[in-house]
Amino acid sequence: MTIETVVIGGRGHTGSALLPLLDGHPEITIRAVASGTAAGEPVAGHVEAMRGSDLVFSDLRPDAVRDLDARLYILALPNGKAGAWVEAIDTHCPDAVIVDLSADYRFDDQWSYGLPEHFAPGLRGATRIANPGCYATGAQLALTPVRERLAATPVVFGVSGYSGAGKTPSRKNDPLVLADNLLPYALADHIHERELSHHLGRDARFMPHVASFFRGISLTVAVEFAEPCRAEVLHEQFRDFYGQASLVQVTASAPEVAQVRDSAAALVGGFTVSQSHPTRAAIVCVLDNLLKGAASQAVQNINLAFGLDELSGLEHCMTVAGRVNDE
Ligand SMILES: NC(=O)C1=CN([C@@H]2O[C@H](COP(=O)(O)OP(=O)(O)OC[C@H]3O[C@@H](n4cnc5c(N)ncnc54)[C@H](OP(=O)(O)O)[C@@H]3O)[C@@H](O)[C@H]2O)C=CC1
Ligand SMILES: CC(=O)N[C@@H](CCC(=O)OP(=O)(O)O)C(=O)O
Repeated sequence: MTIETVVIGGRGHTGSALLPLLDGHPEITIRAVASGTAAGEPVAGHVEAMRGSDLVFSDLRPDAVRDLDARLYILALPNGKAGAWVEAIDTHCPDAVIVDLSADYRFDDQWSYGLPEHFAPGLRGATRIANPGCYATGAQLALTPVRERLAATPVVFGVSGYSGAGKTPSRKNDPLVLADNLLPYALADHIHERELSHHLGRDARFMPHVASFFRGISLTVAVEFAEPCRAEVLHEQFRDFYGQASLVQVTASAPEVAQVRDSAAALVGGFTVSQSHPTRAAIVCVLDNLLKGAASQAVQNINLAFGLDELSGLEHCMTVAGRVNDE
């Protein structure tokens, strides 16, 4: 099986993380990579991990899909830009698979939501896949196993590396602004708060921040249970929940974002229960926003959509640094 693939928005941070994964995937052939501003330039000149590739960025418009004869389109465009491509693909090559990395279709029930650890059945054979947001991925990994026991709205405190803000210059990805600093932003009603609540199936609060490191996300989740709990019980419950999930590792100690840099795996752990209020607990999740939060999760979803082993093409980036002490 050769999956002829087109990447739209390949010059961006997520596109740049995705291209080497696709290039190394045993079943995928990259047919074209679209970039408006870098058209005509070699991909290898923008993506270090693609050195040796003879791919050149193309200036593609949506109606180009008529002649591309691709089986897979991956959209890595800013929010609000996927529609024209989806419309063209629906019209000219409706059988092709679309994986959209943006938020545009995450609330569309006609699309499969691409969090494989929770929604794999709907992803097998899917042709329209909405890849989750990076924060929303980690928050759901930390909350879904306990959502039935929550007695109050959970609160998620997140910190992202500045690659999360994309390449378009802003205060959120300006190293000078971020030096020795931490930027709180969108502390209510962030789209990931809505996405998390929608797919968790209950209300949740989310407060993002961006920091001066490039990649990675650390989430600390505060939960209130109906009944008192113990850290060891939580650990065991999460270990059982993710027992078959190769890319979600459960740790007793609090995982650290540096452990998952450049990894397709997420870590969930640090289960902490208040001594004075044993119905209160904290859970930590860390992941690489460009991999488990975007590109490698897209590859998991592509594998499921095409009936391949979910980890195909990801074997080389599944490890995490340091001890994962999962007794
Ligand atoms: N960064 C992250 O950690 C994550 C991002 N996402 C989502 O993935 C998508 C891509 O994010 P990211 O890679 O960070 O973004 P970047 O800003 O790094 O890249 C965006 C890409 O889209 C193209 N682009 C920019 N503006 C336009 C426009 N007006 N019309 C068409 N194309 C445009 C650019 O192409 P050109 O080369 O022509 O300039 C660029 O290649 C976004 O929807 C984002 O929300 C999802 C999960 C994690
Ligand atoms: C630091 C930073 O700006 N992060 C981005 C997360 C980007 C992302 O996950 O993409 P979606 O917008 O497609 O969900 C944000 O908060 O919007």
